[in-house]
Amino acid sequence: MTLRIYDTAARKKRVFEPQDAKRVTLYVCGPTVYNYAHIGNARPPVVFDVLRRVLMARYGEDAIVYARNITDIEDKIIAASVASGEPISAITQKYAAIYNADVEALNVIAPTIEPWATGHVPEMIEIIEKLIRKKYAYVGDTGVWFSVPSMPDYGRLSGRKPEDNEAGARVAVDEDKRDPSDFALWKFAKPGEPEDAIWDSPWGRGRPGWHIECSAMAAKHLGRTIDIHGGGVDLTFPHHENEIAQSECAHGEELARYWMHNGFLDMGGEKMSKSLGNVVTVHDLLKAWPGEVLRFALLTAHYRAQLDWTEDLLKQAKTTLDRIYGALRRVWEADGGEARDTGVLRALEDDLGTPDALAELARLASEANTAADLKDAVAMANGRANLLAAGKLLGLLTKTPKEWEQGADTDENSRIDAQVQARVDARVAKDWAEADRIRKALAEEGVEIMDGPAGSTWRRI
Ligand SMILES: Nc1ncnc2c1ncn2[C@@H]1O[C@H](COP(=O)(O)OP(=O)(O)OP(=O)(O)O)[C@@H](O)[C@H]1O
Ligand SMILES: [Zn+2]
Repeated sequence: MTLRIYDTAARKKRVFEPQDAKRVTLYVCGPTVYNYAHIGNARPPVVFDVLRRVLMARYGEDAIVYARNITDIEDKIIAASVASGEPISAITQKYAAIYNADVEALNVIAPTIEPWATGHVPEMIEIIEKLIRKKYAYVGDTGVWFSVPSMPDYGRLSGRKPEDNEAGARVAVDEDKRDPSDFALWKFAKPGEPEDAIWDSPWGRGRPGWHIECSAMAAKHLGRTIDIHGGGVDLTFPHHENEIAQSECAHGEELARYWMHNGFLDMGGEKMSKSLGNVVTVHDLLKAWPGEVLRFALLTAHYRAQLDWTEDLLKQAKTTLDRIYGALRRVWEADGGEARDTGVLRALEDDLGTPDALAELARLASEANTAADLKDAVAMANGRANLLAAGKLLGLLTKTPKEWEQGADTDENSRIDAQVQARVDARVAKDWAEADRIRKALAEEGVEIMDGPAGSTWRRI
């Protein structure tokens, strides 16, 4: 099977061919770290984690070099530091750690490289110098600007006109620009700005613009031309368009061979976003739901489609995962099976078709259940292997069925195990009243006993 992905730049699905099958490079724009991430912000790391897993399956785990940056200098971070009186690094370290813990709870594998913008200011200055030298950029009164009219094919990724840049929220509208569509590469420090937001440069003290951060980090860690560049669809314009302008005008080489963008996660009919205030943080969701349920819910829609975030979506994701883990429990002891080529990889290789892949996963669970009903040892072992292989590709089924159903092993669990055994003993002794009493007592504390051919077990509900 070939891997086909929808390339935003080509506006169609293309067969994916890396430059070098031994070193496949992927860059995804990471978070601006100044507060808790909402579940919409978690969609890119989860979607591109699935892509990474598919690439790992094709090219080998060590062949994938995945960079996801941390934007730790930006106007919003400075504003947060001024408002709270905390140093910038205290804010960024705190929220980067929370972000990484949040996405790890969603079974996202840590990126190979996590560059922080503030660690790459010399590289940014170098690119800006090159752009000035080649006359793609100029020094103004408030900063250094990229001259958009100097690049004839500006806008080819998004198909948007340079004039649209004027409305870009992240683009300052300043008097000293030669053209309204020009964007900032370097911003001179203004009086009163915190010292930890200021760097020296050949043009004056200040800080880099947001777009140049990614151009510098991608080139330094992955090379001038990367295989796949990804991010949320709102980054297509102006962020990615501006990354292309900076990198390609400076280097004279194509920045990325494939561009992938995830659609929005909506809540209440609108894009979940901090500015609208319709957000629910990953941090809060994790207090109520296992991370795997959040991940499953995120993958129910195709990554390019919009996804409505509702309580119902979460409940359905939980129920489906319970059923799949239940099937896995029934075949768990039958190890040594062989995974066959299921439809999961095939669905994912068609532009990350996660809805079809999840449907196939549910089908594999039914198959495992049938094998368990028939007590067919070989089919049970293969059923287990198929479920685990599919789970690995999707980043699901990372717990043992026991961990999923009972939680971490505690004294509490040993007490429940003992109660379940006492009920088994009561039933053997035909003491139905006692057996029933134990079942009801456990049910009252949210524990359901499950009787099966292999004996009795339990789960928290
Ligand atoms: N509702 C959403 N659905 C999907 N992706 C989103 C959503 N909101 C933000 N993103 C993505 O999250 C990533 C992190 O972006 P960033 O930290 O800059 O947040 P943001 O865009 O400022 O969020 P907000 O729009 O809430 O202010 C980006 O790739 C962005 O495209
Ligand atoms: Zn970026």
